[in-house]
Amino acid sequence: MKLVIVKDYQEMSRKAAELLAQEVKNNPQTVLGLATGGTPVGMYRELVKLYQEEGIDFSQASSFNLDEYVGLSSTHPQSYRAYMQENLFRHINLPKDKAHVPAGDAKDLEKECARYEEAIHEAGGIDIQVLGIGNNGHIGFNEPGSSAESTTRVVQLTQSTIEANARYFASVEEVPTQAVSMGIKTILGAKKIVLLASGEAKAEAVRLMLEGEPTADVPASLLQLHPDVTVIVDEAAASRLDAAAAGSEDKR
Ligand SMILES: O=P(O)(O)OC[C@H]1O[C@](O)(CO)[C@@H](O)[C@@H]1O
Repeated sequence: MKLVIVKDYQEMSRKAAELLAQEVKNNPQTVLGLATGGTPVGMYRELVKLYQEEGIDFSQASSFNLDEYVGLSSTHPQSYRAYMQENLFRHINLPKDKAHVPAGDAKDLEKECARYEEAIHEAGGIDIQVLGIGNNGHIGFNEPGSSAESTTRVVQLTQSTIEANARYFASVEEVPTQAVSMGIKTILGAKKIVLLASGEAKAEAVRLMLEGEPTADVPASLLQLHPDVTVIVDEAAASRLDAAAAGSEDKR
């Protein structure tokens, strides 16, 4: 995995946006894999800036989001569809029908999961997948214990994830307890992966991801099985890494 340690959140966001923009410039039909949560908000802000200032053209691109809460409609303000609309989609010229987010309010969720996998396949697979990381090492909503063979499915959120995400809701009781999430196998199927982490709270998960054995107990560590992963972390998130002592960028 390629590790890039940057100073702070701002630099992480800019670097990640530049990577995505470059990908779209190189291949206008890029299939983007997108993530939500607090971490990529700055990256989307920078990407919108690049779109406005440099005219990055998304008109032939498409996107697939990692996950969506079960039970929230696309118009619910805390749905990941609404998040994407607010932070990215409404600002750029990505065609609406090519911006995919799983439907967490589908009547038949199993069918929705199969449809979503099929849609990724039909698009030719994901070219570049953006990921955040949970404090417990989750990626997407693949909580500890998720199999390396898992595909898009309904997952149960752990109490720690529910509590971590309660900051976006009026109360912890309002946080959905389930989500539709791409699986580990779906994520590892992307041609390239970029994982972002910022802040001291992520330092232990980042350490286990990069320096621990690959194990389903820390889903992000399974990214070690992928040939093209770039991890962009700020100094606080890198603070528990052996590599951080060396102080810069390294390849492992
Ligand atoms: O970026 P945040 O808000 O710390 O969240 C980290 C991870 O948690 C999730 O938001 C899900 O709980 C993921 O989408 C994200 O990768």
